[in-house]
Amino acid sequence: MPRRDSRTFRWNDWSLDELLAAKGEARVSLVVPAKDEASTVGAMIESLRSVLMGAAALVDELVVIDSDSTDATARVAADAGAVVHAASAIRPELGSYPGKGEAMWKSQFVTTGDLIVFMDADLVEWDTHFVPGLLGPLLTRPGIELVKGFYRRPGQHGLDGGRVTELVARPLIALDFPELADLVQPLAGEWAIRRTLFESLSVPTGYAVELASLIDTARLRGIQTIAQVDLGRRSHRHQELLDLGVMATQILSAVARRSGGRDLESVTLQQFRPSEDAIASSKRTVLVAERPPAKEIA
Ligand SMILES: O=c1ccn([C@@H]2O[C@H](COP(=O)(O)OP(=O)(O)O)[C@@H](O)[C@H]2O)c(=O)[nH]1
Ligand SMILES: O=C(O)[C@@H](COP(=O)(O)O)O[C@H]1O[C@H](CO)[C@@H](O)[C@H](O)[C@H]1O
Repeated sequence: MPRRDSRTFRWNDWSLDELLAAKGEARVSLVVPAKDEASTVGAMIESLRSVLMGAAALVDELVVIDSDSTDATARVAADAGAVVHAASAIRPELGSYPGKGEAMWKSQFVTTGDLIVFMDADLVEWDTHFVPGLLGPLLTRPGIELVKGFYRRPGQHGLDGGRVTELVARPLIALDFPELADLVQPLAGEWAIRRTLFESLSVPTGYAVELASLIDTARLRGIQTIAQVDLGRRSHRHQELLDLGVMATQILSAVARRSGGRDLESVTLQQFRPSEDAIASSKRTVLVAERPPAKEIA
């Protein structure tokens, strides 16, 4: 467990009443980026709405950004009460990239919250307290600008979830960004940020959005503006290993860009799928483009 320093908290360090009192006039947007999550997004939206948007209106708007899902994600989310936008339909004049980061970057143009909370849409073990937990430091400590969730993550052999975290993100942090080393889950998809900060950040269009926002926030505002909250346990739908190769490529590209490397649009990733009698090779184009700070967009 990380030492209980001044920027590591637990979700129940605040009561809902304390947070509602601290919220005052501040507006909170809860943004859920989703691609092909029809099996989980409906239950999540229903729970979040009923607990956080009823009388105790900690959340002012609940928005799902759909990344051209091929399943019923958009309808299921809308039926559950979310406002749903197709990422590609937001500010179409700005073009459209696939990717989680693209959905999160575009969410800025269709939300109004002073505080933005992000949650993944594929959670199977989670709870609504994730949201007040993430908001706690932002509502009670003016010096905090970004809050990361952390949790125990059931994986294939116990609490060993987070393959890209352990094999890519943590080694990169150790090598180039030791100031981030105390963050237990640097890639957590549950996090919250002040809009005035997020709109100042360049946003990778793919899966590098989480690590890039930490690196850039530490540089722009100082490590002391980043906090983390123990949210308990969280498990999600796991991608296949080769698909995490795409995620790792995007994360490595974003870090290279921040370490003086090339600003690439895409990288060709060659992978192999062995079978008994052959080893099939496949090349996939991995997009590593980034979006400029939203505040620079007219
Ligand atoms: O192009 C994409 C890819 C992913 N996601 C969402 O981003 C979150 C995290 O993605 P994923 O579950 O694929 O990553 P993992 O949790 O396996 O790291 C999920 O809510 C996805 O539906 C998205 O909105 N657009
Ligand atoms: O932490 C990780 O290594 C990856 C993959 O997790 P698993 O190996 O499937 O448990 O999951 C995280 O990383 C993504 C990229 O930042 C985030 O989008 C996900 O929300 C987060 O679950």
